[in-house]
Amino acid sequence: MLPEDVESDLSRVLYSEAEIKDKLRELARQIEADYEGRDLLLIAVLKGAVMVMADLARELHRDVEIDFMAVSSYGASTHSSGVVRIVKDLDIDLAGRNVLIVEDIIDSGLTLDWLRHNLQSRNPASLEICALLRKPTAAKVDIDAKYLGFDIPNEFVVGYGLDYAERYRNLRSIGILAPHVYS
Ligand SMILES: O=P(O)(O)OC[C@H]1O[C@H](OP(=O)(O)OP(=O)(O)O)[C@H](O)[C@@H]1O
Ligand code: HPA
Ligand SMILES: [Mg+2]
Repeated sequence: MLPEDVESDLSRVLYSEAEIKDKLRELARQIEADYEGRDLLLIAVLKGAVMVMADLARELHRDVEIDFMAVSSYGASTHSSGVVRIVKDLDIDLAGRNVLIVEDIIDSGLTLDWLRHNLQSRNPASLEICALLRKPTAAKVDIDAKYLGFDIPNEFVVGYGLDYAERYRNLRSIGILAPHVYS
């Protein structure tokens, strides 16, 4: 159920709260199997990935460490500038660690392309990506995400952490933002 004051801002709902939860549970089972017997450090990119991080971490029936990094490339626009800026760096040293980047969306791929190179230079034992959403037809660079939730059409989506001008992040579902909101 969408809040009444948001309903007309979405042209359609793509994934409900229950569908998102089921998908994260499925990804968590794969991650548990792949990292059995190894330490695991989850790194989320603020702010969009907070919901995925909170829910995925709790779906994992094992001990993990978590850390956050804030990078920004979108601001109040619906298109990536490609310019990535570190707003907050990690607290934990990545050397020798099994690192899993947790992201909400791969759109152009520019954010994750930059992030993967940045984190790789800190010498982790392994580095993989988990992203809830991907827009295959929007890719400007190819991102190899080992754990992927849903492929979606090339439309601007909001909810479950994803914002437009900082709004809609707290929606429990994910929907396509109606063009009248931003045009
Ligand atoms: O694949 P890309 O085209 O680079 O887009 C994906 C990135 O854009 C969004 O972050 P944004 O920069 O809007 O910051 P936010 O997470 O604070 O909303 C999103 O959360 C991803 O991190
Ligand atoms: N919605 C919200 N934030 C985003 C998107 C999107 O479709 N793509 C990249 N950041
Ligand atoms: Mg954003």
